[in-house]
Amino acid sequence: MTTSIPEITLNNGVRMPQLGFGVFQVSDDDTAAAVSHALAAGYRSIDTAAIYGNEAGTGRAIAESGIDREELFITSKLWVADLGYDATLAAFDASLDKLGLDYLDLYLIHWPAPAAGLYLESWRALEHLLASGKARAIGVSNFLPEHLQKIIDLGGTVPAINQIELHPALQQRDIADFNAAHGIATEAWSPLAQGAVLADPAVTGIAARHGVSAAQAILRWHLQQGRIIIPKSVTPRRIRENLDVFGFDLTADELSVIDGLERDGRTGPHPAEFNG
Ligand SMILES: NC(=O)C1=CN([C@@H]2O[C@H](COP(=O)(O)OP(=O)(O)OC[C@H]3O[C@@H](n4cnc5c(N)ncnc54)[C@H](OP(=O)(O)O)[C@@H]3O)[C@@H](O)[C@H]2O)C=CC1
Ligand SMILES: O=C(O)C(=O)[C@@H](O)[C@H](O)C(=O)CO
Repeated sequence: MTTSIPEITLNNGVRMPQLGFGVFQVSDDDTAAAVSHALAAGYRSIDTAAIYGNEAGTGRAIAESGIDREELFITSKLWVADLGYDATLAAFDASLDKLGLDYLDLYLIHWPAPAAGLYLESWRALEHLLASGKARAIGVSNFLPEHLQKIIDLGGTVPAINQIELHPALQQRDIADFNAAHGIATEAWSPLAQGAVLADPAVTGIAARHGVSAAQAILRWHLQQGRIIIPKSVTPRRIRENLDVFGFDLTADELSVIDGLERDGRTGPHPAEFNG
């Protein structure tokens, strides 16, 4: 298995593995086991969030791995209940404590929650965390171009990342194009659409031609378009399988076939409407 994971250089020069490991909907204890499997398999980037309730389990697996901190890339996210300048700083410290770390590689505002009108205040708090060195990079998640533009208009730090729902059934080309035009890396959450696209005959046909699984074919589709991806699994075989995606290339035609699976197939809330 090839486990050399390419890196993406973010807009502040920090380098991030293009493929990481997500832990949404995993209990704290199961997260510790899954992250341990992932680190042993070769993952070095872990995506958690305060709302997942598993930062402590993530931290235990990190501590027990014995892997040098500088080799790891740890992301967590600010939940909507903690938007606002002071609340953001307190929530960041709480996440750091649970993870047992003294800095994060990436800290994201989880949702813009536009009704609260507080994400610009939180962005200023993230800029403070960046300047203090407690976060190596800062970004956002689930931000639409209108929300990103408001941050850009502040004239300070441009988000390094916008982590958005993105998979064959919901490709969000308008947001990815806006991100790219402003030097913001696009990170795909639910890159496997939580399994919803794995049985599609177009995907299974492409996978069979390459002797790989449907999940591997979809992850390859993401990687060849330069996106950062964070597939989740609690199944050791799948954890290893999802990392084994660097030994084959999809053709341009195969990429187009998967592009053709767009169906506005959102699995999560719409960012314009979600306020926590
Ligand atoms: N910023 C945000 O708002 C959000 C961020 N995220 C982040 O993105 C990560 C990934 O998204 P997530 O929603 O978890 O969904 P994914 O698209 O990663 O899909 C996970 C599902 O696919 C299954 N699966 C994983 N690998 C395989 C495989 N090789 N073959 C077959 N099935 C497989 C898993 O099963 P099993 O575990 O049983 O093996 C699980 O049911 C999250 O864990 C989280 O870190 C997710 C949602 C929102
Ligand atoms: O998984 C995430 O990161 C999310 O933001 C959401 O899925 C969130 O946790 C949620 O459940 C929204 O209804």
